[in-house]
Amino acid sequence: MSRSYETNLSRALSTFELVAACPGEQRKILVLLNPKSGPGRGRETFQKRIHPILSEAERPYEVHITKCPNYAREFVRTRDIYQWSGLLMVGGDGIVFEVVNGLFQRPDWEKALKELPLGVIPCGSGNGLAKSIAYAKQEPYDYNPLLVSALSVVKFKKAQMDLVRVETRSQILFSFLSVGWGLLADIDIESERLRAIGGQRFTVWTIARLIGLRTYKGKVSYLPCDKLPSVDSLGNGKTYNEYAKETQISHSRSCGDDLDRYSRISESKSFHDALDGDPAILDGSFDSYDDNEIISENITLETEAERRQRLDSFYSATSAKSTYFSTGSISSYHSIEDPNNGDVDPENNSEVMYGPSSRLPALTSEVPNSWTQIEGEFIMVHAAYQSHLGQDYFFAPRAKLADGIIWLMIVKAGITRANLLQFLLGLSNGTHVTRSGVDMIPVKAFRIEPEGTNGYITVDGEKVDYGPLQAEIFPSLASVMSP
Ligand SMILES: Nc1ncnc2c1ncn2[C@@H]1O[C@H](COP(=O)(O)OP(=O)(O)OP(=O)(O)O)[C@@H](O)[C@H]1O
Repeated sequence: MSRSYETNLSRALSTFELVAACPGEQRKILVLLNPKSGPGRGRETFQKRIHPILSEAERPYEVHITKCPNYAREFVRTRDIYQWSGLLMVGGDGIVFEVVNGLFQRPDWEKALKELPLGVIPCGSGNGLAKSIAYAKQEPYDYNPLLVSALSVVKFKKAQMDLVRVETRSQILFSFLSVGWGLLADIDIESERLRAIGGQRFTVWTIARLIGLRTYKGKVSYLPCDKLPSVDSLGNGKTYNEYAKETQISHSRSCGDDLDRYSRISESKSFHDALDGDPAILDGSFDSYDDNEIISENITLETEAERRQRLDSFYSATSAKSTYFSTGSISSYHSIEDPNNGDVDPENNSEVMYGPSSRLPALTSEVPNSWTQIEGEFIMVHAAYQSHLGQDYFFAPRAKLADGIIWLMIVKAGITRANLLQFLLGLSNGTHVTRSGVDMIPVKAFRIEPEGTNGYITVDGEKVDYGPLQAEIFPSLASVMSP
């Protein structure tokens, strides 16, 4: 992590040469950009910092700006995604979560996950995945997160990543980062009101919650890992296919079977509302937005379908127009879905989740005897499968992208405030795991059963129903763009 910026830049430049010398993949990368991520500077950041790099490296892309929550999810669920070579999210972990779950709403989820690597340009307030990918590849992320992440897109190597299937009373979800109950989940959700201050919101709210500490009653059960791989071999997890063969994992279509015992999942209206909206918006104009000066200009250009010659300069700050025409191949912008483009099936049931079948008992049944059960009062229970839950949250120091392990952290009530403070301070460098009163257990699956109705449970930082939840890991199910 101590490599210099110069070294990094020279590597970046040699990467460009490498890519230019080996044209390889000609399909565009799909860029889904959330203009509301973090402090809301995603468009500007992409234009000024990422576009020049992709352009210089001759990586063609096509940008679609998300218009509302669930836009990205519906987009990947309904479009012919194989016209693109990969899915790049510009935003935080929330937009990645949408895309991952949108892919699992497709009957061809397995092909989609296999063929399309996921990438992320960190513009959110958390950015746990971007940091975890960089950490796994020993890239100096903290010095220049955007450059490191852009290099992953330029290099376009595929690294496998575990996913976790999460089941609540009303939903099936696929998670790439974490499940939380208690202190950290509370901080994640309650600090939303401070979104404008970016990543600092977590620090501010952590202090607030430490003062007003809460405890939660309930039961936590888990299936421990049989044996923990040695530190050296942790990165060499089995592929999903090997794992599936061994454990006879089958494809599942989840909706209407187990979940029908619970409430129905409501379809998001907002996406359809957007599509049904003002025709002026449908034709790609951004007039309804206050903050789209940067992109609107380029949409006009894109609809002209011009082809322009390669730019001579790396980046001309005075020419916002020219920066959007990349080398030889065109990079383009779209505000919303073009109804004539793609294979959207309006009859498709958006409530259906596909994916590998669960190997766990029903959420309403007892857990098997081989599981460990703990009943009592907790400060927090938090499961993570990536090293970082945010740029400054080195939560699971031994986690690898694809090791087939869920790291389950349990902090029971009774921990002293001094220890809890040390725990929270240690989150930034990973020393929190050594605190007394803190258990970090490698598991394959777990179940959380909270008592009462007040509290938050999060999956990848997103709030889900407060109630029983169980989760299991599927090794190497997805792939990410890596440097
Ligand atoms: N145009 C939009 N307007 C409002 N919300 C949006 C829009 N596009 C996407 N969203 C929602 O914004 C949420 C947060 O996005 P994202 O994760 O990109 O940023 P963040 O929350 O700041 O970062 P992090 O998740 O890392 O904390 C997503 O869950 C998504 O549903």
